[in-house]
Amino acid sequence: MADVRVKICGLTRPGDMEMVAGAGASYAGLVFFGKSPRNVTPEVARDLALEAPVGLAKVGLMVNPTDEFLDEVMRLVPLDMVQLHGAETPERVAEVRARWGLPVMKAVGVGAVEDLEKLAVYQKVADQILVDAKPPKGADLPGGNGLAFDWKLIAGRRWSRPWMLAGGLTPENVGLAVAMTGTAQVDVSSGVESAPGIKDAGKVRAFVEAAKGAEAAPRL
Ligand SMILES: O=C(O)c1ccccc1NCC(=O)[C@H](O)[C@H](O)COP(=O)(O)O
Repeated sequence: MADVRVKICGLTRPGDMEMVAGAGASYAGLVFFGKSPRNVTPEVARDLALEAPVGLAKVGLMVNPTDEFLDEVMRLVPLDMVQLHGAETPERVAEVRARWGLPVMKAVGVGAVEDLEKLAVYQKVADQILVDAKPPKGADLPGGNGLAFDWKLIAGRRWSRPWMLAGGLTPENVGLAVAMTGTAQVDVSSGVESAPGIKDAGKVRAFVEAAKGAEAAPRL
């Protein structure tokens, strides 16, 4: 069995932190993006973060954040990691790491083999890489769209930094995703919701169980 670590992204409600930790998740994501159904204000995020049990890493997801917004979030919310999910350059990733002193996970959208070059660049500056599906053209959200990419594109590939697989994962397909890609970490949002922004405890439990129970494929 693969000892896969799970991130549940987009928590919005009191009790969500306890719920995902109880299910066995390692990371909980808080989304700071106005157009998202999972958006939380820094004040709400603070209340949620303060409920997190020890051992659950709180990840603050931002999209092209300004320095002022980062200052505000960092002042109010006790985060363990920043996730940058916009068009941040490698230089900006390095700057955020250095200036705010938290590990940074950079999301990279994958839709075709050319996109893999970006992973090689960002792995030099980020602490972790989120290998996510590329959003459809014109989408409102740069992530959290419930769409998968072709996992064959990354089967057998390895990077020098820890990385996480995301995009369209569900309790039903996460086992196959782990087996095909050999990933040690997975991230999910839409696939464990009963409605946009509302995490479903049964789906979260089923997802973590399926991820941790997956058979890792032999390294290709
Ligand atoms: O989830 C959002 O609403 C969101 C908004 C803006 C940028 C990124 C967003 N989510 C990123 C995540 O970390 C998701 O977990 C990841 O993209 C996978 O999402 P899903 O395909 O819905 O499982």
